[in-house]
Amino acid sequence: MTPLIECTDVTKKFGDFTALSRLNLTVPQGVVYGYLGPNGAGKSTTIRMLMGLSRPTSGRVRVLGQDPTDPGVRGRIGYLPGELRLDDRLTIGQTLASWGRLRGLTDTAHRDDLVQRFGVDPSRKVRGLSTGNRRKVGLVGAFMARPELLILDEPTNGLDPLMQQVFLTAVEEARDNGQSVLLSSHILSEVERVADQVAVLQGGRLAASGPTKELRRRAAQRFHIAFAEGEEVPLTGLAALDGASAVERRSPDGQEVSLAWAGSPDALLAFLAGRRITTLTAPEPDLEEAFLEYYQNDAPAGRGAAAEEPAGPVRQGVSGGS
Ligand SMILES: Nc1ncnc2c1ncn2[C@@H]1O[C@H](COP(=O)(O)OP(=O)(O)OP(=O)(O)O)[C@@H](O)[C@H]1O
Repeated sequence: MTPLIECTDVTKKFGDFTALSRLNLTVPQGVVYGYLGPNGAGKSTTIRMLMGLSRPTSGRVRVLGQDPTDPGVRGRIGYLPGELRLDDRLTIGQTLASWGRLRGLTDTAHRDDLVQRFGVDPSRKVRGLSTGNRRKVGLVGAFMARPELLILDEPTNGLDPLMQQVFLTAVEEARDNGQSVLLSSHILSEVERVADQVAVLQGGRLAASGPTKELRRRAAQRFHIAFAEGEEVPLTGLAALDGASAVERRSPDGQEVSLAWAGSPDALLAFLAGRRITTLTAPEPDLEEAFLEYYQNDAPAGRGAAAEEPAGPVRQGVSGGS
């Protein structure tokens, strides 16, 4: 089966600056694909090439089996750009109607259902809408024609938690309906619930890619441990554990410790057994911490080595040894 999205050795330069370096990315049919990376990693640059809005400096991009600049390809994709431009003179209803006409949308029941679920008011003028409300209009527009492929650039940006849930449900329904979705984000937890696969981009290079569960399993975690009053805080012992790094005290009384942990926490739990602990929490690590730290652990030479190795993505797939 032809992949819906295929980037082969794609490099994108802006003058002397390399925004993407030899990117290889394959999105098969029927999956939700999370495209993760911190600000400036190159996500929007990739997405604009997938939409045929810019061309790679070198390499090959195929979307729905075609060159994305071929006529007809764009009309088959539900696209939410990172920065959505709307005609301020129109109402939301007029905006959606004009997009519908462009796509030849005749069945408006799904659109009306989305309008209701995302809580947008069709009679409201686009002028003055908040970032989140603009995003919601864009999402209704992207989903309403049930396109075979959705490409969504930072879709949850500006959405409150309730709307994030509405959005994630819409993504799940789209997948159940056989549609495929690529969505970018800089927050792992936002895409984790829905993404079957993820790719993590850093500095224009692929740092990791593979099934979400597998990446999650291998990602570094952060633990906060609060030791009971009077209990000795075993800072040195914790730091000596294989898997621990960045061990530090984090409370004024010194009883609470924070550490980063790579791999299964079994050894940490065994070490803590028998000590008096009041709380043990694992906050959401940011992307840098979750993926780049383990990448650095994997490759002792660190990111510098990756920079000197321009022959391909830093790391393709996560299942090949640790
Ligand atoms: N037209 C352009 N001219 C010059 N540099 C650009 C251009 N577009 C993007 N860049 C640069 O390329 C890099 C990648 O940008 P991109 O917008 O793709 O990142 P991103 O991962 O989408 O980040 P964000 O989450 O901040 O949108 C950045 O350093 C950005 O400044």
